[in-house]
Amino acid sequence: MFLSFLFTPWILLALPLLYFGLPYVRNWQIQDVPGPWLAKFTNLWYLYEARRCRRYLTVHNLHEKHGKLVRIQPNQVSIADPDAIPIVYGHGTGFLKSDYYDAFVSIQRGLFNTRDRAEHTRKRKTVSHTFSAKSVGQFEQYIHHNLEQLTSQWDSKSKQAQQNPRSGGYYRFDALHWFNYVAFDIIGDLAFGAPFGMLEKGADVAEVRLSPDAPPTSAPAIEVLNRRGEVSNAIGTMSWIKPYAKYLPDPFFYKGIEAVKNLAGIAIARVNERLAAAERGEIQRVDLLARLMEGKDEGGNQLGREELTAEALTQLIAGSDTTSNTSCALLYHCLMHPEVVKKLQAELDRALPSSDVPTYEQVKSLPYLDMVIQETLRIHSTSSQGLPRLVPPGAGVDLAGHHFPQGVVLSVPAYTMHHSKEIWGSDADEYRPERWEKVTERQKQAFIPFSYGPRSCVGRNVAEMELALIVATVFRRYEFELYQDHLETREGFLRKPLGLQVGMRKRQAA
Ligand code: HEM
Repeated sequence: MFLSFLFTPWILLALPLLYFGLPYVRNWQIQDVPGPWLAKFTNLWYLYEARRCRRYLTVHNLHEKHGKLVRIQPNQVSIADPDAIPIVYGHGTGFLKSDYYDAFVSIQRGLFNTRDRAEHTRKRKTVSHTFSAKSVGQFEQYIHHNLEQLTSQWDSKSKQAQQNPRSGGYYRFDALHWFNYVAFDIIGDLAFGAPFGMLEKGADVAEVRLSPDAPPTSAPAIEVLNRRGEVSNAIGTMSWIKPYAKYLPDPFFYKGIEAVKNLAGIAIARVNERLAAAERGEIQRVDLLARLMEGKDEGGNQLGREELTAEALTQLIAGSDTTSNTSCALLYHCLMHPEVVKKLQAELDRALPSSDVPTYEQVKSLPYLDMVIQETLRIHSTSSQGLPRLVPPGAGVDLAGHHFPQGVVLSVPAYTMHHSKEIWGSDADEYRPERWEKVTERQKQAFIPFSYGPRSCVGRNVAEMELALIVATVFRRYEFELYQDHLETREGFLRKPLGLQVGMRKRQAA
């Protein structure tokens, strides 16, 4: 009977009904949560939004329309409420990362994409002391060295422009490229033992090996990372499609999958070189890779080669364009507000006797510099989307006046938290570093640029040091003209600026 049904035309009607109906019925306890009609039945709506690379904005607009709760997948609800943050992301609440993160696995699971609690605790213990405020001081020398390389390049470009009567004294360029070069070279230096050489070449290029013994080729690392972030972010909405995504007739997918391979190849090439040099006894560095190589879990076990490569790759991915995108957005917002640049430069001129790359000690407690960075992290929100977490087995959870049973995925959208007028006031969409002179408890609670709890950014201390040093160096030594009045962005896992056309010259005072 059943078999004969399978071979009738009715099956054509029954299959879509089952495919779209089952997720709806299975998640009946959230069917009253408002949201796009399609999102109740299928992940295809969310996949489409991720493919358009502006999902955070769609979700933000939906919150403006519907309020705190929006259903964005048959089993996922976005909650725009700061009270949900400690529950969804906090210690001891039992929420784990959802299957969205399976799309980001390459080589093997790393600190960022492992979903198992015990596995995460083991990995995090191995690296967390390396990132403590005390230990990251050891990394400053590598940041410093790369910033010196940046200033040497910018000085010579500024000189060229001054000798060219048609340039108006400013060197015209896309500042995003250079923020990318500096951030990649710094993380290359920290995570793999040597910079990629992008600052030196003024170009996006890195060595790739698809396996430890394969011949070396080269690839544009920044472009590869961007593609990889976008494709993984899209596949994460329906992670079961991962093995088939390369067959989809959209270059976004097959080029993205190629990028995932190339990115892993960059890590393989660099870790390879470093291990070989270590075997020859040539390494005397105190960088992240050295710390990863020494790191031991509770059982005293060190990371094997493959896990070491996966963790170095994790650091490269997590610690490169996060910083460069934020630096680029910071330059844009400051240049849109000349009064901010004036105040920042006055503070830097008072604190720094010369325009050489400063030490972290000299800049880490400058109040206005800090406010400018905080305000950029808020307004730009490089991690803009809600990071998805699973309601743990048990009785479920009550949030924002609704009950959510086990197995439902919840996320708190960072961009929406950072732009809420209810929390930040009517000027929430304006760039105003002075708001950080006095922040309320609710604002502090809603500010989550590095996320919150056990899965929050392990590299936050490195990021804060890097940002302070980059911003202090750039504004103390150079002045800029802005040639655009809007910062276009595109979202992969991160919200990335697409370019920043500026004119740059060395300051007279420098
Ligand atoms: C402005 C710079 C940065 C921002 C805004 C940022 C933001 C974040 C956020 C929001 C997460 C949570 C991701 C999730 O749960 O899906 C995260 C995790 C992480 N970040 Fe950062 N990050 C920055 C810089 C860095 C740097 C410089 C490093 C390393 C050198 C780093 C390493 C990591 C790692 C390894 C994780 C995964 C941690 C875990 O799951 O235990 N990040 N970061």
